[in-house]
Amino acid sequence: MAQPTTSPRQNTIRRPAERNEPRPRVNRDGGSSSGRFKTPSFNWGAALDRWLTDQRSALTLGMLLMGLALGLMVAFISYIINGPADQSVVGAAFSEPLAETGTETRNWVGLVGAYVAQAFVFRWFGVGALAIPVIVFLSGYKLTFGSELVPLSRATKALLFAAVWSSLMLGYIVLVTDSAQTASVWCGGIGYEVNVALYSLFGWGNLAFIGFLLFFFVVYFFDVRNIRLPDFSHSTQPRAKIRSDDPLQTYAESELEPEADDEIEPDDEEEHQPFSPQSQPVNSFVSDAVTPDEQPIPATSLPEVIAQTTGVTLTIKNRDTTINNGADTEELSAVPAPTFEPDPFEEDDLVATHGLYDPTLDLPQYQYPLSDLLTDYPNSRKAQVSDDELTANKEKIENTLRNFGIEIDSIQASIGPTVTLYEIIPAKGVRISKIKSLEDDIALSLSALGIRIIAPMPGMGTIGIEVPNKNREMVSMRSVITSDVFNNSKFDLPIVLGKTISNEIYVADLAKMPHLLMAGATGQGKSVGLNVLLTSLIYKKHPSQLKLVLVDPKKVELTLFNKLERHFLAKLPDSEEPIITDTKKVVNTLNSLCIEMDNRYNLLKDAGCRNLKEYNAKFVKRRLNPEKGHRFLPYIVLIIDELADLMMTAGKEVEQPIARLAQLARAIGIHLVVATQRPSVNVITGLIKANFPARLSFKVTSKIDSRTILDTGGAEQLVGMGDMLLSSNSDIVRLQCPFVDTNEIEDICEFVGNQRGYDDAYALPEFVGDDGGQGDDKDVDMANRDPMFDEAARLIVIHQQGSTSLIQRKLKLGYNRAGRLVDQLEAARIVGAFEGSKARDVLVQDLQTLEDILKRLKGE
Ligand SMILES: Nc1ncnc2c1ncn2[C@@H]1O[C@H](COP(=O)(O)OP(=O)(O)OP(=O)(O)O)[C@@H](O)[C@H]1O
Repeated sequence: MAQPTTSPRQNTIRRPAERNEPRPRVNRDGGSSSGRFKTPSFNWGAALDRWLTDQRSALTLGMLLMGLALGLMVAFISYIINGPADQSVVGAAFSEPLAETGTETRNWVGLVGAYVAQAFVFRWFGVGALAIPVIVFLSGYKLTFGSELVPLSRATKALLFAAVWSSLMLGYIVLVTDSAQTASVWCGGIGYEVNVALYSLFGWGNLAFIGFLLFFFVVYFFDVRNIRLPDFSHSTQPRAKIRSDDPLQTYAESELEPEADDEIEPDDEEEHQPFSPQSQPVNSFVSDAVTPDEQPIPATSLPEVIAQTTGVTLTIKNRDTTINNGADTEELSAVPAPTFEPDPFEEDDLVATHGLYDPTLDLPQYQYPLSDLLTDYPNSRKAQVSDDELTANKEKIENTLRNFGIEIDSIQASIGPTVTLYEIIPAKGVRISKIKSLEDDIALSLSALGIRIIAPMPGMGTIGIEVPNKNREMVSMRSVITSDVFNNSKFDLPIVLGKTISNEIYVADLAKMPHLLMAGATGQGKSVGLNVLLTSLIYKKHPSQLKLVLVDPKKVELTLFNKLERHFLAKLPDSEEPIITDTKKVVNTLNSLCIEMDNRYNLLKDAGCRNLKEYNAKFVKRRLNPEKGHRFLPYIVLIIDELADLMMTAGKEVEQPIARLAQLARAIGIHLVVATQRPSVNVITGLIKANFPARLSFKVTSKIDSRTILDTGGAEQLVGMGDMLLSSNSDIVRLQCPFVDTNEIEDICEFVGNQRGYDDAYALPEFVGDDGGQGDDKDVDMANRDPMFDEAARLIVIHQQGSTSLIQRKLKLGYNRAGRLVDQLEAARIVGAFEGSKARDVLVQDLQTLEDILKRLKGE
């Protein structure tokens, strides 16, 4: 729902102190890093975070831990073998000279090894202590290589349990066999002492206790919920058998071999697949056999999927929830989802074994940018409107209206960051249409720049007059990024657009907008607005969840974001630069996004999902098989800074893919933000406009421009510097855009860019444009060959020269016709593909072969 632009009606002037000022959230534990606040004292946690984020420190620490693990393992094994001999040496370590005791120790890692091993092995866990170096090694591996050999947290839990449990079990055996003198090194102090204590209480019952402990662990660790007894009934229904030792066992096999019982065993081997960035954890999913993909999926065609998704967005539009502030709204649809229920045992088994799929593990150490990268403008929150100013404006409004014969009942002011809204209730009998018709005269009489009259206020029966404040408040990016509204927002793509007239922080969901058109004359805050939008997304999203395609024909506005290449940016496979500035590349990129869209629709169709959210949720629950091409789909946000340039140089070539994406891409997580300085009808064409329901306008130069972008006047009355109007679902809200400086953007990009990223930018699908040759084949209609085709072919073969100009000259044809003929010759494989300035290869060597080809073509 759009933000209220009014406050409760009273004939009063509200002071800033009464306003609902948002308070910054102080979050010291870093649960959401975007909410962290700089404290005056040195922040050790943040310093450590930063140190660890530095790839060099992670690598050093990782190698150190792996070395340490190796040392510990050698020391422990050596202690288990030579332990008794070393016990007295360790005991004497601090009473005798170190040099002497050191030479006497038998441990392979010397006195230190003996000392540490004595603690871990002899005093605590016995042989179970061997689990400790394994944990240390796995942690070191993760830090060094940025991926997990096995899921670290689960492995740590299992290994710690194994250490304690084996100590208890062996302790029991040592106790009952009375072999403490010789074998206590096996169980360690913990296992032995606990058993001694429990034995006095339970006697043989100890074993039951230890057994129960194991049962308890297995139930919780593997999420076992029931124990199935063998089914002795003569059911003909075969059951799937999933075995840990044969992960590739197929459904088909299990159907051929009906099993009487279900064996659901965790498959630990599957966990050994390293998880490399941008790769999918193929082995952590079941094979074709046990994937739900084998379940019958109701046939859903691509148009149906699109129709269903269109249903989703239409519902949102009508529900007036495109823009929302604070409350999260679910995407709902009246269209029933195709049913797709996999076998719950398989799903449970996979999730129990591997946990839910976590895309952020692509870059497990990624740190969200901290709020202290943003500048704190201490004065930015101060109220800027004095009592005198308020009273003077109020009187001026009353007098002006009276001059036009309009009496008013009450007037109420709400002070916003840039303008103050005076809300007027006209006296009985005054028709609002009269005020509306006098709009320009009233504005003139009030003689202030940037007055906007809203008559009537939507849904209110009052009239709003917005008067700019003499001293405006600057809304800093930091103040909005640290606000609760933004931090607690559960939106998919939250963007903080600024402050409303009633000083509320306005957060919208780009995913629900679902695309945004931005306009504004030069110097009115468009670039800052785009930076604000990008900053919001970067503060809230992990690189695995969001990819940005940045198009910057002006070549200077978005260059700072270059540093995010290996984290957030997406580009065509063959392009060097992640930020697209060249028009030809823009066309290719837009078409590539259309291919990505089609690919994503196919994946959704295959998975039986209606939109990206459902699809990713299913993937996270490991119900989609990566071996069948399924992958976690990040949101893609395409930003075009300056559409006018592109429309002038490429026209339809950019208009069509933009319109296509805008029409269809919302459901598959591709969202467009298109900005322009020139909101004229030849830039913002009807086709583009119709597909961008959410539009944002900074100050424009004329009422016509305002109408082009917002369908109504008003944007020409704005006061600049980030003062803007947001139109969505025919609601118009005036907002003050936050300010973020290029230095701040630079710091944020540096902070993110210095962290370990993917190997390369996110690769968009390849698109072969007109000059690539392949695209031309499609357009060549061989059934309608040029009447001169045969002649041209003979000419080419006789001269063994594949050139258009040869055909032009010899056959006396125009360039276009000769070009078409060459295209047809290429399609018939008589000449080769276009190779720039070189003549094309002639693929047919003699006339006889050519005549055969011509005959064949005629026979078709
Ligand atoms: N939200 C804001 N708060 C305060 N000042 C702002 C804000 N937005 C912009 N400004 C001021 O306006 C100047 C111009 O802004 P910006 O560069 O975003 O304009 P622009 O519309 O992108 O211009 P162009 O199209 O020529 O690039 C900024 O340098 C800044 O001083």
